Amino acid sequence: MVATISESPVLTQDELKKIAAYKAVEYVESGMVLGLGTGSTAYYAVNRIGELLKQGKLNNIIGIPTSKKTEEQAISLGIPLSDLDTHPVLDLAIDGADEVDSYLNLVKGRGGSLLREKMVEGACRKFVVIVDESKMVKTLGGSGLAMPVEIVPFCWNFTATRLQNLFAEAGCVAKLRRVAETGKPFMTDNANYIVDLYFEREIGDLKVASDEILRLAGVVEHGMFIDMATTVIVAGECGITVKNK
Ligand SMILES: O=C[C@H](O)[C@H](O)[C@H](O)COP(=O)(O)O
Repeated sequence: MVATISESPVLTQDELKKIAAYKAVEYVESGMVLGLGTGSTAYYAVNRIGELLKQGKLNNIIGIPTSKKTEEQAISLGIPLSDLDTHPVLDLAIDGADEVDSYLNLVKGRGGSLLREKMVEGACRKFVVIVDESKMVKTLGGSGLAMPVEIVPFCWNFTATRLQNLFAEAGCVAKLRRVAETGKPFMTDNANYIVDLYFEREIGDLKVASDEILRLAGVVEHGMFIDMATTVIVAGECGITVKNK
């Protein structure tokens, strides 16, 4: 007799993102003012919110989008929108992240939306981050992937050089983000540029690094979200993990 071993199906990264997003939407209640995140993971959360509104399972939601792209998505789903001027305090925001450390500090902005995200998510009572397990890291910036910084276009090379020099000990290389197809500088929703910082070694104390970056004239904001997330939902092959601050 031949025994057959049934293989358990492996979930794709997109499926994991969707699982995390749906779990986060369980935190949404009728009447809430919601920060709507940006990126491939937040996309599923925004879609789900639209679906629940259409089904009448959620009512009186007001969304505050963190990018033009999310704004378009929310409009297409019929989610009522507003802004921070009208609603300076939000109940909840749901968004993805590029990196999450064990203290729930984040790197965001590899999709270019960090400034509006930081403004909206910094104004929320609860900030729920949704990621698949590949985003969990030991140290922010230690993955060899980009740490984005939004800068004004004026003399961008001057600002990029100052950023690189700031982290010379960490072997930092600063690169202006460009659009792959055209080679032109990538332009944010706020008509700014992005400089991506790549580190060879650890950058040390995140708060110190944050303060030093923000002190440079020409810098608008950086992609380190320190002490902002209240909950991180991680979807992995073994299920969902919810980490609370
Ligand atoms: O600029 C983009 C945002 O910060 C995203 O939330 C972040 O890059 C994560 O995006 P994704 O869910 O597509 O990995």
